[in-house]
Amino acid sequence: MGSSPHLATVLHDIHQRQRADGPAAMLGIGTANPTNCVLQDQFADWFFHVTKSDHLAESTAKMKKICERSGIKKRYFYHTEEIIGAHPELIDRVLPSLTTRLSIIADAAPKLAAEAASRAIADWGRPAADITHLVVATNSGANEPGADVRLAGLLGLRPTVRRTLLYLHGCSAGLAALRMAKDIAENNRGARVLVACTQAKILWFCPPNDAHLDLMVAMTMLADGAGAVVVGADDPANHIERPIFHMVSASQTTLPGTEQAVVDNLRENGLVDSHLSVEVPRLLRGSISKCLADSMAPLGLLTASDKGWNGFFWALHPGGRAILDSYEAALGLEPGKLAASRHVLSEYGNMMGTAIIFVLDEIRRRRRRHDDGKDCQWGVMSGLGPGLTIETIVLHATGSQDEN
Ligand SMILES: CC(=O)CC(=O)SCCNC(=O)CCNC(=O)[C@H](O)C(C)(C)COP(=O)(O)OP(=O)(O)OC[C@H]1O[C@@H](n2cnc3c(N)ncnc32)[C@H](O)[C@@H]1OP(=O)(O)O
Repeated sequence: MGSSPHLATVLHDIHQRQRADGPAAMLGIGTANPTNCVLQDQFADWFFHVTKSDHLAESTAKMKKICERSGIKKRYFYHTEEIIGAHPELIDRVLPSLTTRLSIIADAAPKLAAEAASRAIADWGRPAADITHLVVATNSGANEPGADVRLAGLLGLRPTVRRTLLYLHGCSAGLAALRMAKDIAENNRGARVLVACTQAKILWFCPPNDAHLDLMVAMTMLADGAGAVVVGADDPANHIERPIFHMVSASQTTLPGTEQAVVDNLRENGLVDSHLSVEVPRLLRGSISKCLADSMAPLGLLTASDKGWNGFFWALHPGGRAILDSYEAALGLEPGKLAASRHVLSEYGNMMGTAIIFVLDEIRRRRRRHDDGKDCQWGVMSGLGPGLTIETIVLHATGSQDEN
């Protein structure tokens, strides 16, 4: 063919034919939790008991106070008292325990992801074999072949499914995986991308340490769960698929100078060489408005909204009560705008990257019940992770699912 001007046209045509016509949309959502449920008002007693630290009355009282103000009612964990009791290295700060931690979840994490994914696929309405791409986000492994291969096998996906595995993206893992799925779906005509996110708190589990209060705060918030979403770009001829939320744009901002604010280092004793700065809610309050405005500027949606930020529905990662309070205060959001995120925080805790998928499911449920949010078609999905990184995806809720 040579390098004739004709070549540019040929390349352009091939490129156009490969791309989807419409924007990516979420076509099915599913969630799952492990069975061990611990009520938040019993958590401090449970935690100090299983870590053989009952004698630390002052620390127990402090943790109880934080639990009371956490906005959390209950959480689900892969680990149980029996599992912790069988592995003393989990409550010893010096002994290596990474292999133990990873082996506890090696099987459980892909199985729970498969449970959530099966629900998402059933919700989507097409066979699992129609999935063309798989994006798995997890902190539950450090191996290849990893959780993506295992999940593909459990679901009976095609051997040609194109897999991507994201490790250790913290609480922004779900948003990062959905951002990738959007790009894949829009750039590969006919692609149907399964996003599966499964995160495990056992990596952080550690005995109380007054000198490391941030880890104790993490103990009071983090929880386990799996979420899955099927993503594909519009195919108007397809009458089985019903878009739930279109993903209109996606962006990521790393706040300058915040590299040490949320740190997760995988070490021989797990992720307990980590840091969660007490400053995170304040850092978020100071930056979120400009960050979101910059992300939305090219779309012109904020300037067109006569209710400002209250003209949108909100899907925020429930990173902690103070995190949601910070979004609310900085953006001047009306009470009730974060109801779905607060509900997920209350019923499940901070399931890290997985939690955002629960929030999306809850928003859909509320819109179906005509509870709230139906006046807003445009929405903002946002979450933060190590970096400090703010991931944002602008959503549009379609009408068809609302009528179900
Ligand atoms: C992991 C990822 O990738 C991304 C994430 O989602 S990161 C997680 C983001 N979440 C957070 O940063 C937690 C946000 N914080 C909160 O929600 C609330 O502070 C809370 C529910 C933990 C406690 O709320 P509260 O009891 O009303 O008040 P608050 O004063 O903030 O905290 C109580 C105590 O805990 C301490 N504390 C709170 N956060 C802390 C932290 N990160 N590190 C150390 N200490 C902390 C406070 O200093 C305070 O201690 P004193 O009693 O000695 O003064």
